[in-house]
Amino acid sequence: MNFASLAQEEQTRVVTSHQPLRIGTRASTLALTQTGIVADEIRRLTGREVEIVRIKTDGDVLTGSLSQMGGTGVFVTALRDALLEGRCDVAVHSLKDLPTAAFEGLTYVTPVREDPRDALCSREHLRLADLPQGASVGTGSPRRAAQLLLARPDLHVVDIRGNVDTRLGRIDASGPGDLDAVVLAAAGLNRLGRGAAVTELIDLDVMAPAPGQGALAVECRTGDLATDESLAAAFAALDDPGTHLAVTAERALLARLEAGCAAPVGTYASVSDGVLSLRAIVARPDGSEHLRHGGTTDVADNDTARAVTLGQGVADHFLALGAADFI
Ligand SMILES: NCc1[nH]cc(CCC(=O)O)c1CC(=O)O
Repeated sequence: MNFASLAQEEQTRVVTSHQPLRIGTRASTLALTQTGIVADEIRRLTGREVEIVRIKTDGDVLTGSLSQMGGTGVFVTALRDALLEGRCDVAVHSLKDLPTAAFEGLTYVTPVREDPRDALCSREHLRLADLPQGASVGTGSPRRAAQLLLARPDLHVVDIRGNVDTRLGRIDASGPGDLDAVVLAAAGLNRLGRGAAVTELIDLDVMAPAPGQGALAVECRTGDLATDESLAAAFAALDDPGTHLAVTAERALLARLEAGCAAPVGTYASVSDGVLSLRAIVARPDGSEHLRHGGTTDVADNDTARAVTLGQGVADHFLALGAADFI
């Protein structure tokens, strides 16, 4: 469908009615939990009724290894289609699953970020440094695999995927329990109330997270922000400027490297006292080579141009050193 005609249709709909806001989400437990948190906020901020619309994505249907699935946006495309086709008014994504390319006709805000770190969940409640020699650690992420092997070259990294419970089952008597440990995003575990499974929140310098990890993107049709006042006000209130600047820098780095969410690129940015700082690592998935770099810049709220410049600058440093080879 052509967006211009869609925007027009939406305009009439919004002006003539105050139907419930329909919030689209994947149907996984994590996605439903995240969406529930955002839906409560939007209900509170707008005083409007909110309806949750479940949408199946390729990431939920296909069963291959995530890193083999190729193509960015397996979790996101169907949700964006639903927004553009008017089947929902708002979509909630894990920001790290969102492709970096700008998407015409849609815009998103970023609520305050959860813990960005990766979490080690070990069967024997051990930390990374204390796992036995040659221990098996499950992850489907080349980024996590590379950094695990950098910290512990002796580990046996096993490619796994599935939802949080499936992955935790790999270290638990309630599941196959065949691995010594798995690595998951702390944010997902915390949101699901599974923080007790974490045996170590891995230091950001040991395991740099995926760009956007721990942050949510709450997305809507750009045109609706001009026509729907209560939606616009809710979006403005939901956005956390520090989170927005940080993830903008991280995503600019990823975009410049032309890497996707499955690439062995870790980065973390944050704002403190008006200074945005970012550090990053690019590694071969087997941990045999890696590069680290970072930078800082002064920023004001909403100064996304500077955030982009910072991320791109760090990426250019990597590219000058031949990082394209790793990705
Ligand atoms: N790629 C799947 C995915 N997308 C977002 C999260 C966790 C929540 C987050 O990072 O915000 C996860 C699971 C994981 O990596 O353990």
